[in-house]
Amino acid sequence: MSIPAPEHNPQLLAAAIAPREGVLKKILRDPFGSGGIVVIVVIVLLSVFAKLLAPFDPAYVDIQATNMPPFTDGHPLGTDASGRDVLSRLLVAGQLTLIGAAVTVVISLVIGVVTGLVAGYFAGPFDHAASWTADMLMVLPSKIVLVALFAVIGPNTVVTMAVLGVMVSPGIFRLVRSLVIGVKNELYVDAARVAGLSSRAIIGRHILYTVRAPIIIQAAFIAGIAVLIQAGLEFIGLGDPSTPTWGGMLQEAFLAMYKAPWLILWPGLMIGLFVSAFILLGNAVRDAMEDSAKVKVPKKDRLRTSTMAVTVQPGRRAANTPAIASGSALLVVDSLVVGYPLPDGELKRVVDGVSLSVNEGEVLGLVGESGSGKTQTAFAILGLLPEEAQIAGGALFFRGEDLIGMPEKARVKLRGKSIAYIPQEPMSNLDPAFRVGFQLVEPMRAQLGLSKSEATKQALELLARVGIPDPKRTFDAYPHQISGGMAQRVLIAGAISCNPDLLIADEPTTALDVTVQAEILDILRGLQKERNMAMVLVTHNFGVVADLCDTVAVMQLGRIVEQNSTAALFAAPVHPYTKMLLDSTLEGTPARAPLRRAESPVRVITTEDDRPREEALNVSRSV
Ligand SMILES: Nc1ncnc2c1ncn2[C@@H]1O[C@H](COP(=O)(O)OP(=O)(O)OP(=O)(O)O)[C@@H](O)[C@H]1O
Repeated sequence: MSIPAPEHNPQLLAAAIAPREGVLKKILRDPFGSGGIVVIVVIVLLSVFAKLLAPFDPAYVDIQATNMPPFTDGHPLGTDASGRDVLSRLLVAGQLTLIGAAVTVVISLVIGVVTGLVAGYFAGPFDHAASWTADMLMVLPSKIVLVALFAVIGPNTVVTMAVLGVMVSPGIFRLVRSLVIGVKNELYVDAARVAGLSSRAIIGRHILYTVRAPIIIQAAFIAGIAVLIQAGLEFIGLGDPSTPTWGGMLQEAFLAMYKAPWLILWPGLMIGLFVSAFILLGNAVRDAMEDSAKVKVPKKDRLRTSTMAVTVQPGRRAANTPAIASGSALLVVDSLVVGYPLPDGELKRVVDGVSLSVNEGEVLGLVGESGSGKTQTAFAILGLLPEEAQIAGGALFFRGEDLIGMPEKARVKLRGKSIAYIPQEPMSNLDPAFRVGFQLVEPMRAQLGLSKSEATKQALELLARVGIPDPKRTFDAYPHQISGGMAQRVLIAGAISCNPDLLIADEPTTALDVTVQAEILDILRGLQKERNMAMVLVTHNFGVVADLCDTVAVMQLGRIVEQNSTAALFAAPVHPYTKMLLDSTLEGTPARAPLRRAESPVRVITTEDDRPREEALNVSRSV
């Protein structure tokens, strides 16, 4: 492998080595972030100094003064059913909650991060064993395990929360493992290897640094969840009765709800505030880190960076983003399993352990014969699987965010805006009851908040961009009044209308005749380059792959049997199934029009970036 030294550019260099300061500043500037920090700091200080601040002994019982309302007889928050001071108990209860949350976070991070880094980086038997153990832990219902634990060890909050840490560590393990798989083949990691750094140093410096942001965010969420679970256990009577706890106070307040309803307010407020503060802080940290991860490169330099010479090694991802600006992959599919339940209760696995990653601006071809699971993989990424389908294993991450665990609302937003889709059957994807224009304008108004006239203007421009000769006429037409080729152009215009980062095109030319196919592929190629969009192109046509894709994954019976850069796969296919598919493509059908056109000397290699693709074309012709 050779990694040519990039030309020195003072501005790029400055951007790359600029100190990554300002994350804390950004968090503090975000009202939710600063609010979250203030709430957490105040609660921590109140809990740490609880003994000093508490106006009464929290255990002192005064049966003459039960269920007193706030501000009575020197009790700022009143007294409980045993006449104990509520404020004093509330302050002291915070200590155990903090300790419990800290234990859960530390244990889950230590286990999840260490195993995730090792499994993701080294793969092999450790990865198999760790993934299997994580799957086993994930299927255990954590709350039931904790209740059962109580029967064995009795009320011991620290041990209970440590066990919770073990139970949630598979979530961190999966996240870290997927992120590591996404970055471990980046060119800067290769460069570190070439420079002689040990694996430990590479993991500790390069990889951990890249994956730290999602880990910090996840830790904040785990702290919030730990507080909730601890309070829930205490509420059902599984807390330590010798110490005041927020969940225990909630339970006592619940029993006295009709006599002293205000008692519910205080522990409820503390739990709610603490959990919300962690979640808001987690979101603010994510926003701040995403922001600061973007290296600001002057516009005029962006073109130069993207055309920096990169030699693609067989088996490596053809990365066309510069190392200094790249982080983890845009899309990571990790050991995905999709199945359909059969009448005998078994699961028919139609996607069986698929792992992929797509970088920003990268085009991945997903190839395989009919029924191999390409569309099901694409649908799982899009969150469009039919109801009866089950995601039986694995994980999906888009920009480091867990797609499977994401609330449907967030998923829908993402799907409309950041991940777009072009389907196989253009006609059946346009509603016959509405004009084409309406179907383009409505999503743009909803997603981009444009006015009707602005959206109409943009829709007409997009129709022109996708090669529709009379955009106004098509805009006003009903779907039955346009051809299949036109309909596919309309769908492409719709898919790119919100400037997606990732476009999933599922056999976008299958339903079209050969001449239109070539034009549609030209449009897709042009748009991808213009916008530096990442693409997952589902196809069974290797000609299309050679023409458009940087990398290829070959699927057979729900599994990926071979994955490589396009150039390497065409030059030396390894798996017999890939060879068979390649042979049948080249023997069976005439080459597609762009391939034939590319044989003429008209096409000129303009950038280093085009090389792998051009090589692939040449190879495909020569095979
Ligand atoms: N709703 C469903 N219930 C049961 N099995 C299904 C369902 N939908 C798809 N499958 C099965 O999933 C498998 C994979 O289908 P998928 O559509 O992903 O294949 P594909 O590789 O995209 O093929 P094609 O190129 O024909 O679209 C097939 O065996 C199919 O029968």
